[in-house]
Amino acid sequence: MPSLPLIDFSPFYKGSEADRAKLAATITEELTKHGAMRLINTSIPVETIEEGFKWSKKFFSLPLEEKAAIPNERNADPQRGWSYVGSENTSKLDMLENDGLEDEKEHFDHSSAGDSQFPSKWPSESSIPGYRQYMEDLLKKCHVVGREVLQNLEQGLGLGQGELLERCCASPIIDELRMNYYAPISTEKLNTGKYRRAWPHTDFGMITLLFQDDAGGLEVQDRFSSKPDAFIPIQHEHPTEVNVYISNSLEYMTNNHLKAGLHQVTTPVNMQDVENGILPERQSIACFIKPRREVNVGPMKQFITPERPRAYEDLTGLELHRVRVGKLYGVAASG
Ligand SMILES: O=C(O)CCC(=O)C(=O)O
Ligand SMILES: [Fe+2]
Repeated sequence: MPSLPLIDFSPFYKGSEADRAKLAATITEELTKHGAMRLINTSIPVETIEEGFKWSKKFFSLPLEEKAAIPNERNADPQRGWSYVGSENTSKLDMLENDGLEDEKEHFDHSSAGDSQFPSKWPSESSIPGYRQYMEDLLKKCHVVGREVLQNLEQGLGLGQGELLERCCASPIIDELRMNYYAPISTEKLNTGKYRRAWPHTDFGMITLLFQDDAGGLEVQDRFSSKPDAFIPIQHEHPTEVNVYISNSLEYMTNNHLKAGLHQVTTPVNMQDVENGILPERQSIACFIKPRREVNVGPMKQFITPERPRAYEDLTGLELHRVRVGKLYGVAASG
């Protein structure tokens, strides 16, 4: 079965210049080939990841009224607060035939305290003391690693220093952290073909960092298979592992040189032949690294060539984001 290699990120912090150049080349090659990669040994410690999952579980275990009090509004704005099962159906994003195909997940989205344009919605401090603080700190840690990955891409793509970073949000941080919770579900329900934990989709920002637990089921498109719908399972193998996906904004900026990684969450490999089983619950944490809202995410001039003519019109980071979220909820991007 195909797989993606684990890439050791530690040379970025303590390697020689040659080691760093090699890492940048590997990262760029992997992300160009698959739109996805798996990193280990980033600056986010294993304890931080594990604790993040504990906080997330605590949040989803809150009484329904507490979550329902901070609903994500289903409009084209950046997502904030709690989304109930079935609110977001990823089938709407990139699938041509998506009628009645639902996601079986709930999620909580937030950004930093500095984002006053689209403020985050938090559960009351008394119901889950420390949650907000923890999540805001985790977002900062992910923001740093996200920028480090982009720095590697700048080097690997032969761009000038800062050419991607200056397009990426920094102050305030408007990256988004998302807790995903997938309740136990029967294989019988999944086998109806109407439900999936997440349908094949691409994300909206520049890149996504993704942490998952041991439940399994995450897959990335196999671009090299002769079969049209082939996916590569991505198991959680290393405690510090973080997946990285190229997302829409970077796909636009690079004029499709870096194609966004199509990914889904489906029945784990070890349960695919089970007829009457129950998939255990699953958790993941995604950090969407965003471009600045006002920045042009249309193709950078370096990526427009006679062989690769301009594939997208110019538009801002926020405009692209609104188009994508609008699609998700079936609302106009301006509304
Ligand atoms: O749960 C996962 O592993 C994937 C989640 C995901 O694709 C997303 O939140 O965009
Ligand atoms: Fe995703």
